[in-house]
Amino acid sequence: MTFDWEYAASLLWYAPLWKASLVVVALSVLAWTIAACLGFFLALAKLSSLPLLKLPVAAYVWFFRSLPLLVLLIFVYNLPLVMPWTSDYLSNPFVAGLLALVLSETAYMAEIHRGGLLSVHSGQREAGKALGISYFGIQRLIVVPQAIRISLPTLSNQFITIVKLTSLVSVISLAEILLVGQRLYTQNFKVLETMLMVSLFYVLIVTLFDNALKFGERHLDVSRRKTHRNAINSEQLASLLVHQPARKETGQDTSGEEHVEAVIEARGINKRFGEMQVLKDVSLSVKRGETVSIIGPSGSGKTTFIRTLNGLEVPDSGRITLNGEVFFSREPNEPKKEQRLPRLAQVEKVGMVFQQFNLFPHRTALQNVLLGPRYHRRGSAKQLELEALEMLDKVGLLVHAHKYPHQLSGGQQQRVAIARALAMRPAVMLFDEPTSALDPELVGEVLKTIEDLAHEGMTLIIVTHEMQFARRISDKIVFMEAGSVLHAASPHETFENCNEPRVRQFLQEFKAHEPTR
Ligand SMILES: Nc1ncnc2c1ncn2[C@@H]1O[C@H](COP(=O)(O)OP(=O)(O)OP(=O)(O)O)[C@@H](O)[C@H]1O
Repeated sequence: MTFDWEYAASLLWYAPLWKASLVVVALSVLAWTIAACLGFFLALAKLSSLPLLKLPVAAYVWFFRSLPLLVLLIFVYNLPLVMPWTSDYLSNPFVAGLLALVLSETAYMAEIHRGGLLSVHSGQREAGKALGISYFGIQRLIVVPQAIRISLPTLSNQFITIVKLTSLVSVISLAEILLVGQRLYTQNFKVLETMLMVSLFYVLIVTLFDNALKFGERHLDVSRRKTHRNAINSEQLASLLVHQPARKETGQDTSGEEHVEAVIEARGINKRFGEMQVLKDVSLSVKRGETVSIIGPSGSGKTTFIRTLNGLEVPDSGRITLNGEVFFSREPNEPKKEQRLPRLAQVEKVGMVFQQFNLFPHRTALQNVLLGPRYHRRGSAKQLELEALEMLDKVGLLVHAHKYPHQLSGGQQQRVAIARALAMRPAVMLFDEPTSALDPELVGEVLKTIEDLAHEGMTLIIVTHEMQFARRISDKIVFMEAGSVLHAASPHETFENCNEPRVRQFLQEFKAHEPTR
């Protein structure tokens, strides 16, 4: 018996095979799209801290991943036997096949999305929170685009798996490629020739969609992007700004707040992580235009303290006011049942610059700066863009406006992060060790930017290990140790005249190592 090449080639023009290919494509695309969407919501639910959400999802994923698709297909197709009202839909093999595929694939997709969501660094969510963006806004604008980009290769791979799994739907008599082939070879016994062409049709579909999805992956991969748009220069920006209406200073002084001396005031802040009391009755008052540096040994609670000032950490007790308005308040013995989070509208007024920059990697420098003001609808699109460019100009990065974070140096990234916080027009700027993650040669440019802000009269609270810098620009130095404020005084009193032996010892140890900046 010889291989019948002529018969095999004739199947290329065999209309039922092309029709069956369309069925496979429709079934795969629908199953993949529906399962990818449902799986995303299941992944969010599984990552939630609410047992009522995560436990049923965990059970669903466990059950449908354990069940062979073939068993599920037969079960769904025969469901009308016990539930006759389903026969209107499930007696159609396409609908029954689609339902079985969606039920099974959603469980896999949920796990793929969960992996993608988990791989988005927590600093990304914190940067969104610090801009006063709501939970859903953070998901939509920051987490989901990054998670999808991470999980897209696995999602694409799952599409290929689905295309191949559609061949199982032949057991419920859906005229897909395999069933058409089977019908042919049971009549002519040319099994190998028919199966060769059946394989060819599958390979064709997979190749087509694989390339389309790879194109999508490449499109979403910002690391491959080049900066095509020309950046404008400072002169061009100045001429554009001339025609702009006067800016509304949203975060800073608002009418009626002139009398408030302290921009931000914290009283009796306590915070515990498990058994460890990290903040012990910490108080700090910062006046408008003041620069306060918080120094102290590692682990003394400096970062935790400034994170309470913009709601990234919720204190166990204490009171924080911002421009005279209560931002957070809880009495020491108040039960913790009720979750008391600072209001987003107030968080907006506190700018935060993180040690690790936390720029959004899928957005250009300009888009990073624009995100907060755009989200809060602080003006028209054109006006906001000009203001964002102005902020980038202020930190010396106007020419880099259309670059992605990975195309910038560490120092430049940190300056974009400063511009991003400034674009919200905050009443106070918090800096959490802004130069600790930088190479020594890049530290100077960031310190210079902060120093310029101090000279302009911006209210600043800086956690830093840069002693010379703190001494030069601060109005007040706060020394923290073991969760308490041990000393708070002017730089002169702190560096020249301090009576506190622990502070003197700490500064002496630093003097021996710190470079002059
Ligand atoms: N989320 C957390 N869960 C548990 N413990 C934490 C958490 N965050 C901080 N801590 C602990 O709280 C203490 C204070 O940490 P914090 O980061 O505020 O100190 P720091 O003074 O800023 O230190 P460094 O100068 O090294 O950054 C440390 O012992 C730290 O391990």
